[in-house]
Amino acid sequence: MSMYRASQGIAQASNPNAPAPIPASSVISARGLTKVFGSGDQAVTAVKEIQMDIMPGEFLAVTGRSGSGKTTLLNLLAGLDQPTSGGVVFEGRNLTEFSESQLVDMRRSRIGFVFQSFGLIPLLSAYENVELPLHIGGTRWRERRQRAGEALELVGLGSRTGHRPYELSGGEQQRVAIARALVTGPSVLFADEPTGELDSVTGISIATILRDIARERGVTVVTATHDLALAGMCTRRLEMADGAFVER
Ligand SMILES: Nc1ncnc2c1ncn2[C@@H]1O[C@H](COP(=O)(O)OP(=O)(O)OP(=O)(O)O)[C@@H](O)[C@H]1O
Repeated sequence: MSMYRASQGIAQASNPNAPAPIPASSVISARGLTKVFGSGDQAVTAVKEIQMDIMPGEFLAVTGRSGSGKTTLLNLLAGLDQPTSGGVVFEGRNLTEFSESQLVDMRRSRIGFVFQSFGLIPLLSAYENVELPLHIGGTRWRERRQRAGEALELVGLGSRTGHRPYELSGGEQQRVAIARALVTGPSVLFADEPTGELDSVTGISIATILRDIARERGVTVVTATHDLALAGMCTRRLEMADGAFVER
């Protein structure tokens, strides 16, 4: 499929079926984004012809019932999964044109991911979990220490950094996971049900951290959630049903 930058809007004016131009300032845009799992009778269209533009510093909630396509959409936007048709433009570059190693580089440096189940490594301390992405990326020890320390401070975990995950509460573990996702300095943080395993009070504290990361640090935060308190704190909410956005 073809993608149009804002400067090419003229192409759209002459062809009403052309995809809408992509705003020059968008951090992520999708046009005609579609994902079908399986084939024949078994085919499931998890994401259907999605068009969206996400602007820098947005705190965006994608809501919808179980099975509506939220996780699939996040995975496509993050380049973790390949669309069946359509495409994603990330920071001005079409992901379908990326090689596998370029995708790995992009995911390592430009994107952070936070999951419902935290995903920390049990044998590593909070600090070691956070510095791991820098270790993998070959960052030197002194810089690793500084950046991991800053990321842990940012999520309010300046102390307790020597503790292992099982010695931390669920909320603290999710803070460690957020610090780990931010330590490489990504432009976008994806959070898939980040409060799903937390009580409501702890969930609000995690939602507040995510909001502040977007508001104060300009990181774009995209979350898929069932949590109405979290969705209510977002700057924009899009609801999905059967793989597409619906009016609320
Ligand atoms: N790898 C897969 N293979 C086959 N079908 C899949 C796969 N992943 C997702 N699906 C299907 O795609 C649809 C959308 O799933 P998805 O996980 O994106 O929904 P969701 O809104 O995130 O759900 P939940 O809120 O329960 O996490 C569902 O019908 C699901 O069964």
